[in-house]
Amino acid sequence: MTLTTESHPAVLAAITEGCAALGFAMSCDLTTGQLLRTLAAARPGGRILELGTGAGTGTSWLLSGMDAGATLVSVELDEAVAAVAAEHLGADPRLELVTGDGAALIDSLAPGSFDLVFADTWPGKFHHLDQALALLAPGGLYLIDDLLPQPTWPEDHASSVTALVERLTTDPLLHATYLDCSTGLLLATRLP
Ligand SMILES: C[S@@+](CC[C@H](N)C(=O)[O-])C[C@H]1O[C@@H](n2cnc3c(N)ncnc32)[C@H](O)[C@@H]1O
Repeated sequence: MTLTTESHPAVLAAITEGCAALGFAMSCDLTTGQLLRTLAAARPGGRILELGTGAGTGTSWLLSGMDAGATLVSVELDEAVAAVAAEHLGADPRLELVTGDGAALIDSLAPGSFDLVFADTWPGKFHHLDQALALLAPGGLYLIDDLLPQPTWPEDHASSVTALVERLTTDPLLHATYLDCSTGLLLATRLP
């Protein structure tokens, strides 16, 4: 299926150029981006958290789905890639970009205060998972990508991914669905 240019976030091409200039190849793909937009649009006035901004590709998809009352906090450790996101998205008043460790941000946030979390880095996936899940309000959504094997994975990473999927799909506080598409997605919702 082909998407028209107009259906992408307007700023995506510039962000993609910024990624190429930096050699940054960890941005989310088109399917995940579209899903992020859909999920954000399903939460009018929603409070959204992205763990791992990267250069802002996923952030731009989230913003393109959000209404005027929704807000997004996104955190990135690497200052160089964070600068690309800040350059292209930083003027959006709905967005708070944090440069720093996602684990510290998770620890600083109030439990139950987010309607959608896109966990796309180590904290919120492979550590600080319980703390990040506790940030979800009842009915809140938790999306993870990059669950399918990739050539860049460290040697022991596959077992960590298996444990993560097992943990999320057996949590009695969640309904979780593994989606065998894109880079391997898992979407969970926190039960009331
Ligand atoms: C998969 S990329 C994020 C891609 C982005 N969400 C997107 O959709 O385009 C993961 C990012 O997490 C960042 N990162 C690594 N460790 C981190 C940490 N402890 N806290 C915050 N960000 C971190 C990396 O620098 C990298 O940019």
